[in-house]
Amino acid sequence: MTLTQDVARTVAGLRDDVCALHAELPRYGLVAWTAGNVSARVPGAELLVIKPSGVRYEDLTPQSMVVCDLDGTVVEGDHAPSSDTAAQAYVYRHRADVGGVVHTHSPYATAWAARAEPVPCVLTMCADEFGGDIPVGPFAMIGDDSIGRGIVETLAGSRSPAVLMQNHGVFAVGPTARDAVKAAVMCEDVARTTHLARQLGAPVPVSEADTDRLFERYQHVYGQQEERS
Ligand SMILES: O=C(CO)[C@@H](O)[C@@H](O)COP(=O)(O)O
Repeated sequence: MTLTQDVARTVAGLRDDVCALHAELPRYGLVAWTAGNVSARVPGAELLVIKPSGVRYEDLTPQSMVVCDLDGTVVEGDHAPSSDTAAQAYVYRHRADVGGVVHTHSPYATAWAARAEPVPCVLTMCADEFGGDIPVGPFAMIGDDSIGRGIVETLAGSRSPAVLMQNHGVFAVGPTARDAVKAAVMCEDVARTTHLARQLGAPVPVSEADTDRLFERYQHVYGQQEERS
């Protein structure tokens, strides 16, 4: 496939953005070695930009990012794409609202995934970002679209932008790749604090009504309004 000039320009910008966002994963302690990845949808094209498989974070460059179509076939790039390409392509095909997907093995959230237990909504920050519990998705094999199916099915009934895939780790989505990275960072923070609370005793759930109010406020009022335009 030959990219049109407009798409090629958009892809060049996304290569820079997706490469830069990868640096946030080790910075926030969400990954070890080459685990984890970030992808972004190419607006207006049936394409995505994703991390090359197995490349260390310090070696990632915009040029090493891989462009694939939404079937996971490489369209532009010198490296093999991430192991999660088929999974994330499935998400893009079935969730038109998703512009970015992130995968991490962040320790506290992944510990909850190992137990296949949702992170309960006992913190205002959980209500803010996830609108309730952080759900658990099914065990799914790596390399095909199984994980993608689990993500879409699990999130279908939830306001959460993150899902704990059983025995595996965190997958987070968002309107942009930056939003997805933010959800992954907050997922780990909430999982850690909730775990600590559990060590002290039984945490008190945030009521459903308060969860709704907190979620609406955070999604539509919090921060600088121009960010929301
Ligand atoms: O957990 C998995 C696949 O889901 C890891 O292999 C993944 O974190 C990293 O794989 P890639 O380097 O993106 O191919």
